[in-house]
Parts: sequence; structure tokens; C-alpha cells
Amino acid sequence: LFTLQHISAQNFQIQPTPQQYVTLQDSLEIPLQVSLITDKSYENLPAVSLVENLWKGQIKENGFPIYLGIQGDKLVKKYKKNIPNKSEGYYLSIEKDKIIVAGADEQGLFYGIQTLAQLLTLPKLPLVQVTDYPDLPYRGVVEGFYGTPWSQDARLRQLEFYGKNKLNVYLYGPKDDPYHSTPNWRKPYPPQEAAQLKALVDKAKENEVIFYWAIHPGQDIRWNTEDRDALMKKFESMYELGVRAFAVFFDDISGEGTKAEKQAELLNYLDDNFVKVKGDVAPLVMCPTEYNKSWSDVKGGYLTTLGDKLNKGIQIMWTGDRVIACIDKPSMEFINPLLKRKAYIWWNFPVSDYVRDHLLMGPVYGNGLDIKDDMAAFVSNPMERAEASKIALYSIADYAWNLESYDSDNSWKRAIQDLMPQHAKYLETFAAHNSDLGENGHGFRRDESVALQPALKALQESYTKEGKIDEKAYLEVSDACQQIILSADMLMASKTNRPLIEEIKPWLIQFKLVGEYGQQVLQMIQEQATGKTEDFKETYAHAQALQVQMGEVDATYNQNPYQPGVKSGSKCLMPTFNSLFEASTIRYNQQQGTQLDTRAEYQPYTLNSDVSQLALLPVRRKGRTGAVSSSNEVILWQSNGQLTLAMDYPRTLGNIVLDLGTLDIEGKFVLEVQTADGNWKTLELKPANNKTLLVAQAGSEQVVQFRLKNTSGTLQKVYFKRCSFNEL
Ligand SMILES: CNC(=O)C[C@@H]1[C@H](O)[C@H](O)[C@@H](CO)N1CCCc1ccc(F)cc1
Repeated sequence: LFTLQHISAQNFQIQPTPQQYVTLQDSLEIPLQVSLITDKSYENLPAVSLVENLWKGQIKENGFPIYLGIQGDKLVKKYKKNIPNKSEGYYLSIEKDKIIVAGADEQGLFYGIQTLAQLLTLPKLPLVQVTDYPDLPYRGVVEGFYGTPWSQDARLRQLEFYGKNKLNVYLYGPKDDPYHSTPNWRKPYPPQEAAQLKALVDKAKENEVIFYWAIHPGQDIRWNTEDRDALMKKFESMYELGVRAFAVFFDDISGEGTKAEKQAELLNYLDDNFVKVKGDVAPLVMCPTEYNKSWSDVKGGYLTTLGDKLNKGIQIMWTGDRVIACIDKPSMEFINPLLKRKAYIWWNFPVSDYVRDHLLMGPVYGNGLDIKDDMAAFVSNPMERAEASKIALYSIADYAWNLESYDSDNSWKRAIQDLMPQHAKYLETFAAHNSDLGENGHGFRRDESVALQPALKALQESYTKEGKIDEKAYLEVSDACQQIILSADMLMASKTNRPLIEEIKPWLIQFKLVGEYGQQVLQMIQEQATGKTEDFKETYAHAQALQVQMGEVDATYNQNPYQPGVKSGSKCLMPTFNSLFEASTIRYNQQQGTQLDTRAEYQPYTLNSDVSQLALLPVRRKGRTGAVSSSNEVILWQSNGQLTLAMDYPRTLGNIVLDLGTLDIEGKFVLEVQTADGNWKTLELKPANNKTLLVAQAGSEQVVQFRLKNTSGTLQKVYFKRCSFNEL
């Protein structure tokens, strides 16, 4: 027998490695039939149903004995000293003739069996004693993002996943659920939604997860008895659905609802008149309006008012030094004294509602390993894509259970193995290159393509600086491109974990194109460097064809008003490939005296103008919207001067929106479109809501180009505030 102490939620490095179990003497053949020896009163415990699920139908009188007990039972009295006296702790012993699982409490018993369940995936059971317990009392997820809330199925799968990985909290608070937030927070859920919530509460109980229902009333709450009673009533209706844990979020609001005294008064009232009265409800959790240091004004007293006034038992959430930030010792030393309690960490990762065109599939790293005694909880705000979030959530479970032993890379690999055992290699390739966020307002970034970075850098430097090919780097990048294409294809065709594949499919399509684009760019630099000019032209065209396809994927999938589209390999792969595309085309043009377009970012829209101040304005494409960058200077638009926007091929346009910052433009300018048949037709410019804005409908025919012309007969001085259009 050997012992494991305080392992992490999933990673107990059993020595020798699992593969060696087959030969090892002191291991145990997995018992086919078991008999459960436990206190009669435990028969409905989640722990017991978990054992029944592990040995479906093979629970027999004379089976291999499994003893299940909780500290204090006479059944496990002789193991008393082995059971850690820490909440959710357990003692597990696998012996030649019996298995013992003894929990410090019922959650601990459940977790001991979850650990046994993980050991059952080995060829044989190791003879091992485990005494284990979590560092943090609350570990889990807050579904608190903007965007499409998770589906019922996704949530049910999440709760099962939390049980397996020893996460014990799920806070239901989707920003865009109308019954969670303003204005319908006062209304009870309609029957169908209510039934779904009840099913979630039951599923959570089965998995020893505390299901917190959160309310977000702050934007329109009135500090009066009517709204206070409305809130009590809503909590009551949720209590009837089985909810036994409640939260009140005051984040992202303005106005009256942001007052600390009022918030504290309301929370204390709920605490005294609901939580304490019910007796079986978990401690209240609240999210403050000032929920991160960069938004807090300590002298203003908001945080200290909450810290001073809120009943001690009420938990206060905190996202760290910024909205999106890793949590470290200094962060906790700042906030805890102000709140006069340990902050309940709301970690805004892997949430991606501010970088919606990116997936955050990389390792969880950057949080302090020395802060287990400084936090009341660690809960993650995940991505709108539930299955894809599991890579991060798996590691957050590891981290929160045992901070000191946390190893981000090792955990990340196991998370991937756990999510797709049959395709771990492929999913790891995909996840490695789809982890950074890209430029974003919070300035939060992640590593990406880490293993390939040196080769990408070497290849780019040797070629762009000296026009030479670094052969070693070339081969490594070439292999990587093969792996990327292979991984994308294998994952798209995977028969396992279809919910994950459906979520990330647009990114898999894009990822494959990135791999193919890389292959063509490698060929371009090879052909240019070795003077194979004939082949270069075709390879160049092939690379461009892939740029067009990547642009189409980006303009087709995941369209949303914030960050539409699909980015993959955006931190290292694409910038390197684009730089090599441009450099080789420039060198080719120099050598051959050609004028090949060297722009790597494919542009379907081209601006032409004889108004000098407009002629060089860049045109952006974002999803299905095209826009000319606005100019802040006064434009001297000569008579008959014109601005033309040409399409790469006929496209069906929706609205064309103009704003020249001047009134009655429609009397001085004419907007025309040229349709695929070559004819021009004038569009009517209609003033929109705010006066100088003008909108025109391009109509159902496909457009080759549109043109805005000064037909007033005189020079016009206007502003160029907006010229945008969208494709249908
Ligand atoms: C603890 N609560 C939050 O973190 C609130 C919100 C949501 O939970 C969202 O998922 C998350 C990350 O995007 N937070 C961003 C807030 C952005 C924001 C930025 C600028 C603003 F003016 C307002 C909100």
C-alpha cells in the first residue's frame, strides 16, 4: 500500500505510472461485483447513487465489499484518524479484500468515490490510501457572461462535469436572461423555464453542486418596500423550485442601484428575513458595483461601506485588479481589508464576450499559488461555448482544490485528454493555436502557439531579413501545418463529443485553412528563394485563394454586433504567414518587375476617389459590414468629385449609410449603384434618426460598385463621419 496526500482534483501522479499496473503484483483486479456496506440512512445520498452508477446492476450481497461512511459513523470509526477533518475531505483505501471510502462529510464521501471512479479507468486498481481535501471551500462556475445563455443540455452536462471534477458551486446569472435581470427580474419564470431550472437544481444536488440562483436588479431597482418585497417574492418562487442558494449581482449598472448603503441594507434584509428564516439556505453571495480595483474609488467609501455594513456571513465577489485579471497575493491584500472578509473571487476567464471571434482554449495560468488562505471562493466566468470552456474549467478545478501543486501545462494536457480521449493529440494541436484573445479593450492576452514560436520566428527573420530559408525552421513549420490540417479534419469528423465539435466547427474550418495557407506561403518563399518563378505565380494565386476563403469564413460564421467572425492562429501563425506572403511577393516583384498585390489581408472592397482627402482612406471589413475609416478634417469636395466603392465580385448589399455631418446632403450629392448588368441607378438618400445620418437601400440586385458624387455644381465643405454598408 502507498499513500497519496492532498492530491489535486484530478491529478494524482500515481507512481508507478498507470500503464505499469498490468504487471504490478500489489494491484487489484477491478471487482466485477461489489457489495455496498453503509449506513441504511445513506441510501439516497449522491455518493451511493454514484457507486450504483459505477457498478450498474452489479451490486450483490456477496460482492467485493465497499465500505462507505462519514466521520462519526461506527462503520468507519477505526479510520477516524485517517479522515482529514477538513470539509469535503475524505479517506480512500483500496486493499486486497475491501475498499473503504470515509468522508469528513457527505460531500467528502462523494469526492472519495469520484477519485475511486478516476482510478477505475486504469487497467487495475492500485492498492493505495488517499487522504485528501480541498484548499478552497467554494470552487466552480458563474454563468455570468453577455451573449447567448447556455442551453439546458449544456448546463446538465456542465453539472455532471463539476461533480466529476470536484467543483461544488454553479452560480446561475446569465446577463441576457430576461428573468435574471432588468426588467423581468420581478416576474416568476414561466412554467417551461421553471421546470428546466428545477431539473438543474436536481442535477446539481446529484453532483453535490450548490446551485446558486442570482438576480441582477440594480439597473431599475427602486429602494422601497415594493421592490424589496418583489425580490423576496422572486426568491420565494425560486425556493419553491428547490433553489437553496441565492446571489444578488450589482455589476454593470448605473444610477440609484449603485448605492452601497442601499445595497447593504437590502442584502442584510434578505439575510435576516429570508436566509436566516428558511434555515436551509446557503450564505448569500453578492457582486458589488465596484467589482475590481481599477473601477474602485477607495476614498469614495463604496467598498468600505459594504465591508462595514454587510452582515459577516454574506460573501462579496471580486474580479481582481481589473475586470479581466489574474489573481495574486497583492490583489488579495488590497481587497480583503476593505471588505473585512476574504473576497469571493469571480475570475473573468475563459469568458470571451468581449473577444467573441476568438476561442480561449489555452492553459490556465497566472493566478497565485500562495493565496489559498486569502480567498473565500474561486469561480470562473466561462465562454458562451460551454463544452469548449471545459478545458479551462478542468484546470480551474485542479487549481482550486490544491493551489500549491498546480501545474498549468500538465493540467491543460490532462484537461484535453479528459475532454477527447480518442483525439487528444488533435485537440491539443487545435487548442495550442487558439488560445490568445487578440487586441481587446481590457488588454488581457494569453500565450499562443508556444511550442512553434521559435521556428516561426527563425523562419520569418531569416527570410524577411536575408531572403534565406532556415531549413530546420522550415521543416518544423511545414510539419506543423500538416498537423494543423490533419487535426482539423480529424476533429471535424470526430464521432465523439459532438457537442464540442458543433460549438467549435467554424474555428475548425478556419484552422484548416490557416494550415493550408501556411503550406502555400512556405512554398512561395521556397520558390522565390530558389528562383522557381513559374511556379511562384500559381502558388501565389493559391495562397490568395485561401485568403479569400478565410475572409469568407470570417464574414459568414459567428456574426454578432461586437466581434463578428472567426479568428484562428491570430497571435503567431497568421501574422507570420502574412508577413512571409508579403515579403516573398515584394521580392518576387523586385526580381520580375511585376506588380503583384502584396497585401495579405484579403480586401473585397476597394475605394477610389478623385477627392484627394478621401483617396487614401482605408476600408475595413468587419464581418458582413464594410466601412471607410472616417476622417476628422473638413473635406473640400470639388464639384463632380466622387467616391467609389468597388466590390471584388457582384455582392448583394443591404443598407448604405452616410454621414457627412451636414444637413440636406441629399440635395447636393447623388448616390448611385452599378448593378452586375453594368447599369447605374440612383438610390434615394433618406435622413435617418439623428439629422445628418442618411440611409439608402441598395436593393436586391447584386452590386458591382457604388458611387457618391457632388452634383451641386459647387465645391462642398463636408465632414466624412461615416460611410458604411452591409452585405445581406
Ligand atoms: C463581475 N462582473 C463582470 O465582470 C461583468 C461583465 C460580465 O460578467 C462579462 O461577462 C464580464 C467580462 O466581459 N464583465 C465585463 C464588464 C464589461 C464592461 C466594460 C465596460 C463597461 F462600461 C461596462 C462593462
